[in-house]
Amino acid sequence: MSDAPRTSGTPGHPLLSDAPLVVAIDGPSGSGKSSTSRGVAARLGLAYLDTGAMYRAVTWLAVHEGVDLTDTDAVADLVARSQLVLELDPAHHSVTIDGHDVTTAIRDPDVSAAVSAVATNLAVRADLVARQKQVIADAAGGIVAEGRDITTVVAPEAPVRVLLVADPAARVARRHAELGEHVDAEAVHDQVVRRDRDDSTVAAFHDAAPGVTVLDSTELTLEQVIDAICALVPAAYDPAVAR
Ligand SMILES: Nc1ncnc2c1ncn2[C@@H]1O[C@H](COP(=O)(O)OP(=O)(O)O)[C@@H](O)[C@H]1O
Ligand SMILES: Nc1ccn([C@H]2C[C@H](O)[C@@H](COP(=O)(O)OP(=O)(O)O)O2)c(=O)n1
Repeated sequence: MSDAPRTSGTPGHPLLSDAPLVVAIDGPSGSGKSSTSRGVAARLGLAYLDTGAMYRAVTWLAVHEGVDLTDTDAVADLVARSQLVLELDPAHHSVTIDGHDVTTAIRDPDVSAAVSAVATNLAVRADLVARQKQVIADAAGGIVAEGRDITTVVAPEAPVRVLLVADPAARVARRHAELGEHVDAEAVHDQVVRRDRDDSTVAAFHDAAPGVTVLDSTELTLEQVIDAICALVPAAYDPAVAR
């Protein structure tokens, strides 16, 4: 299917798309997906979907409920029954699961250490991918969605698809600066390098699929990365014109 935006139907503006803009961003840990996606969404007036936060929230729930993460059926059952609510405003992002506000708790090191065990559960992935597709379909004003399989599985027809990469050393250094220098270097390495290795067994986020733009953020500031992604938005979607 064509990557081109639909440009048929806006009355009085025949060259403008009548479909909401979807920006899909994938990449390894620490490449800057979350900060960049929030920045792009804020600048373009779009909603923001952090799919990693969904995998983290269901992991938090499984740990909270004492479910054995290696029991794939039990974890998938728990996830299927869970009520997951994400606030999609890039300036006020929050995550609630079964009534628990887990916005902060899902960033805890124990969740980061455990999340790959849940994210590699194929039944959990099918469940969360379906929910993510629904969120994107419901985003009437457009959305930026980020994760590991957005450009390939969740929103392969998005008009803007980016694989954000950065050198492993830069990604580990960024994560270390974010977590604090008191955090053990080995723990940071585990959160970035080991987790990427485990995650890449179920999602292809190291190589760009055809039509996906690779953007290397190693030598770029956050603002420069946001500028580069906004520059990829087809003119038919230019929010300054289309809204
Ligand atoms: N282009 C950049 N240059 C320097 N630091 C960055 C850049 N992009 C993001 N960061 C920082 O790196 C850390 C990881 O970014 P984050 O957006 O959480 O990455 P990801 O979602 O890919 O894991 C954060 O502290 C963020 O502020
Ligand atoms: N679409 C996605 C998003 C995240 N995941 C997995 C991979 C990660 O280990 C966890 C958490 O993702 P998150 O984007 O929060 O990870 P970072 O800490 O930002 O690197 O979820 C996934 O498998 N598919």
